[in-house]
Amino acid sequence: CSDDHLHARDEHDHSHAKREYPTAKLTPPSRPLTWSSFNVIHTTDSHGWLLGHQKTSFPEPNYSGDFGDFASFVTHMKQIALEKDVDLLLVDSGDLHDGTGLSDGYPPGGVDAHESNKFFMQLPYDVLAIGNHELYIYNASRVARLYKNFVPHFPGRYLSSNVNITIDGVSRPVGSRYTKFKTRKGRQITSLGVLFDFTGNDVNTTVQPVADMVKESWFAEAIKEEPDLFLLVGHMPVSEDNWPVVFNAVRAVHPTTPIMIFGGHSHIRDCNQPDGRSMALESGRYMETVGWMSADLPPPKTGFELKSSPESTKNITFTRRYLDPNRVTYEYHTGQGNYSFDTPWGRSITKGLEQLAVQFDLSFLFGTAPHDFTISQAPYPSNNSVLSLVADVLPYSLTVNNSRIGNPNIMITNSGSLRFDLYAGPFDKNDQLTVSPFDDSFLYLTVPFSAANQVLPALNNAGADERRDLEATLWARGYVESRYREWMQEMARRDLERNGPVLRAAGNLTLGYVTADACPGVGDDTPHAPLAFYDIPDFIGSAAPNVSDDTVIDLVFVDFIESQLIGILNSVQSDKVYTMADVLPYTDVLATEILGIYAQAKWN
Ligand SMILES: Nc1ccn([C@@H]2O[C@H](COP(=O)(O)O)[C@@H](O)[C@H]2O)c(=O)n1
Repeated sequence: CSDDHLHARDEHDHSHAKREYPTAKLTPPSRPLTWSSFNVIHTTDSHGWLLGHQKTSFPEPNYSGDFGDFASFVTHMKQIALEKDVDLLLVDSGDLHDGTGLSDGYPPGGVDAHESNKFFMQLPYDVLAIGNHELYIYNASRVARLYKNFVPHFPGRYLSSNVNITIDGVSRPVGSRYTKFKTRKGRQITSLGVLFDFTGNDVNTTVQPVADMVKESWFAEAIKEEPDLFLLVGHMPVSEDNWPVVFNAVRAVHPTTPIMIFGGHSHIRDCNQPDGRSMALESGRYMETVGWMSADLPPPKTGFELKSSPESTKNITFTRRYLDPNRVTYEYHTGQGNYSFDTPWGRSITKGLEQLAVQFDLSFLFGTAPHDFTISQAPYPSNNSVLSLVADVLPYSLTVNNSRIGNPNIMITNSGSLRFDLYAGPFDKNDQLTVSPFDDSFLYLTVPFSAANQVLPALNNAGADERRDLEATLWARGYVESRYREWMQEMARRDLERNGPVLRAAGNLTLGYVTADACPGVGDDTPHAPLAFYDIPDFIGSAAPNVSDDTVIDLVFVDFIESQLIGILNSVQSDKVYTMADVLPYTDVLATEILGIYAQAKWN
């Protein structure tokens, strides 16, 4: 991209009002996309990251494109598809909530992601699937709002094959169970929208296990007629989950019909090919990845084809690519320059997002972070670990104006509640919500120190069987961080094996994702060197007080882990069987507020 030098903006400009240009010189993509007769752009797990990643430390600038830039990209790509006379679809695999100030920074009385979803509604999505974050318990009205406002905007195309909502006492699909439609080129598509076996959903919603869903009569009816393509979209990882159940159910009826799967949830870049006429793609998280899949599909069926012509059984050529969403990527693949790239529509989306940031006061400054605190790029415990920071933050922020301040305590939270790194420099309301977006509350039990002190190690080191049970429970509630961490760990390990640091210096590569998946060729659109990786525990806690074993202390914990914690507490001692009835609220301060309270006191 010859005008890279244009892609610099004032790094000291802190407001959320100006972010048209990436913050640093970005590496352009390595090669053009492969267009085929059928092409799809895929987003997933966007979690409110619609203003792009705005920090200057790499890899953040790789993901600096905002949703307005993405809208302009989609417009240009649609035009290219027209010129090439091929199909191009846009699909999303869910999780629009929980992640940034745009989704979670709403004023009192608001509903999570209600405003940010309006920008999503402006994109021409062909199919969208529901995610687990659309269904969490703690904000019951969010799914009802989605049902009322968001779903009708995509008539028939918002899919929730196995997810129902109860409205006026009647249980019905949140969106549609499936959809059938024709593409511009006349291809007949049958599409499903599947959620993994999630159990952490609101009482007024139901999630049917995937294995039961494929036995439903509506499912048999939906897949009976052979389309040109089964487009299976869903919030479910493409590896190690239940896609094979859906795939096999379709294959049992249609042994050779092309199938595309677009998954999500584990936040990784991943791809596999279940057979020679299918491909499954997962496109990362937080608008750090835009996925691309193309397939050399035959022309639409006319009805006069021979049942088993060579054309209908031979392997299909698929390609996939993981794009870094930034303007350099977008301009490269659309053949646009920095001055021709923006469309009026894209600009208006960017402007609307900036106005929302102002309306939500997302630049409200709590303090200045002295250095970067990361989730897994620094060892835990260490000065640069955001987990260590939170272990210090909890006893400060939860005891401000709290009459229990005098009681000794241990405070525990799940590391998965920390969703993003905390970067050096201005720490504002948006940063607070990117790091800790869940409005979880804190509870406590009074417990003898000898027992309370065993809970954190027991949560982290439960024996193999207990651990398996715990992980199964956590997975069903949406816990997926271990999958992402394993992926990052593997990336760093491969890099070390290949003498990465030396190669990195020689190749002048910027930091970013380096994907190895099970599909042919290289998936990453832009080459990078991987980030350093250190493993972290699933649970973290504040320093134990210096008291005798029989001192009764406050065992404080985040409500999201209530049942696991009580189970573990009952396993480490036998003097008392603790139940939820023993649990009391500890403070009004929510998990979304702890970092701001600390920063205002310590980083000003
Ligand atoms: N109230 C909540 C809800 C979720 N979490 C954490 O998020 C994880 C699930 O998020 P995905 O994007 O991976 O679906 C879950 O495992 C928890 O770690 C939370 O802390 N509080």
